Amino acid sequence: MNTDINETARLLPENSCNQQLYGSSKQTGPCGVDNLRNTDGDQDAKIVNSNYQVEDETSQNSAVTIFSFWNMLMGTSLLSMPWAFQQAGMAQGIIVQVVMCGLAVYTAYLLLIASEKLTDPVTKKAPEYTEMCRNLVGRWAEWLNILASTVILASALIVYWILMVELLYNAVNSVYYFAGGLNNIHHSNVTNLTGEFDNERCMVQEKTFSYDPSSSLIPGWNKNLTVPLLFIPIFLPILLLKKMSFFAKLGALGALSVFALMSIVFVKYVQWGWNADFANTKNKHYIPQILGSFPSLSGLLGMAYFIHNSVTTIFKHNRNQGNNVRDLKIAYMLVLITYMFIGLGVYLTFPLQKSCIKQNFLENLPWNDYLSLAVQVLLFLRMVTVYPIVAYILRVQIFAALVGNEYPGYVKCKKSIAYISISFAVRDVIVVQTKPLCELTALSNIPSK
Ligand SMILES: N[C@@H](Cc1ccc(O)cc1)C(=O)O
Repeated sequence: MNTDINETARLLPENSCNQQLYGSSKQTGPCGVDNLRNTDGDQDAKIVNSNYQVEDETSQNSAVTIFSFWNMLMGTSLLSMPWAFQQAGMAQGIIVQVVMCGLAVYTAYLLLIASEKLTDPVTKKAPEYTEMCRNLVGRWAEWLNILASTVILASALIVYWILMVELLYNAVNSVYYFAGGLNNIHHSNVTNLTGEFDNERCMVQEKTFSYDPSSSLIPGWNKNLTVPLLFIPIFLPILLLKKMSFFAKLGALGALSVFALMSIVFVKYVQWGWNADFANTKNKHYIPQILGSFPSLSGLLGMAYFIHNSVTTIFKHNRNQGNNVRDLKIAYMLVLITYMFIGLGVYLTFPLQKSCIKQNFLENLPWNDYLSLAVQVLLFLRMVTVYPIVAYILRVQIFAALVGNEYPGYVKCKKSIAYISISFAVRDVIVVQTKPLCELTALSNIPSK
């Protein structure tokens, strides 16, 4: 890796140039690039010693950085991993996972090194990714990045919103069912199933009832209207907060739910048992090693390991900047382990025909099963903790680009975030009601109705 650092350093402007990059705004220095502005305007950021220790209330320790990065990186892709493995075959799936993860860590690592080289020598303030684009490539790269970043982050936020709606809606219905609300189900919605598993619907069914969840058990509990709007009063005040440390801590807290999720999924694996046959192609549990449809996995992983437009925003708040590269590698390693555990684990233990595994794995789980309910609640909590940190990053990048200040004040922030939240909720209502639109959306794992 040392050669890489030197190579990166060689490609970046000389230190003396760096000094000039941080002068007053909009002058063009002898380095041939525009000087970096201080886009933050955040006067209380005090950075102290030469070991790049960020010692202020906006900083967070390595554990918080690693856990929030891990939680945020996984986003929504987690639920599609079993399906993606089934598309690639086992051996090829493992290889594609490792290669894609390696590429993502390496490129994210280069970004970290570049931002370290461009850090303001006086204030020790690391630049935003967009600023790096402008200074290393040019104005056009800055605007291209702002556009791409906004599209990616906004799309991710829309998917999170839809997933939260889906998860909360199903979880509340399940709780109602367990609390005895089954008596209220209209009889025509209930089908008796004879077997342990519902092969026809590809549903891992462990109770004697199946219910069509498209109509709610609870009057007024409407997936297309009430539930999407419910999140606005919850998120609006949170998204107005100024400090990154709050969002990072919330994200790190969400990572704890991943541990719980993995334990519950492990219990499911034990219940299902080993359902893999590597030799008999006629067996419904046959697991091939290589499949031609592997681009489904590599394509999905392109998004699943992508967080590069947020790397500098998160790591510049890491208290000990010397730990950045180590923390980045640990976080990516945790993501690789989680994807393998969920993706490969479900693939090998899934008790039905492997082709039954759905793009959104939640659709394979019944709503009237305790473990499935626990999985849904944990995934919901995870999404609730990821949403604010991704929204924070979108907010910082948009404001830094448009008004040259990451936090232009409470009132401006409040207005813009209110508009964005309402437009998301409206968009969500439209998307949930028009399924074909969902299927066109680039992020493939939007749950269908
Ligand atoms: N990688 C995330 C999405 C994401 C993309 C870019 C980011 O900066 C943050 C999150 C996912 O798989 O859902």
